[in-house]
Amino acid sequence: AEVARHNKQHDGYIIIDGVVYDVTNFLDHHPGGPNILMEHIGKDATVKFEDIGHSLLARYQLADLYVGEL
Ligand code: HEM
Repeated sequence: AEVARHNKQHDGYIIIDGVVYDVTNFLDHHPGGPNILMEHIGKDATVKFEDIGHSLLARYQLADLYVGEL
């Protein structure tokens, strides 16, 4: 519920594998574009993130967005 409150473009969290990430400052830097991230903002995006087959680079980038564990 706490994560779900961060569902805005200027304040956006996403959950991947039980970890919370702040994507607010990453939206405009996402190679897949901001819109697809906005579709998952405030929610669990694990399945979609894995479906895309994100690279190791993408996984390293997650560390910079780390907020905490669920
Ligand atoms: C917040 C964590 C995320 C990070 C750090 C991230 C990072 C990246 C990076 C670095 C790429 C370039 C390709 C690669 O290196 O794999 C990429 C591509 C892409 N991402 Fe993400 N991503 C995130 C979340 C998501 C989510 C939740 C979706 C939803 C489906 C998504 C959809 C895509 C798509 C569709 C591409 C492909 C773009 C293309 O090749 O034209 N990403 N992402």
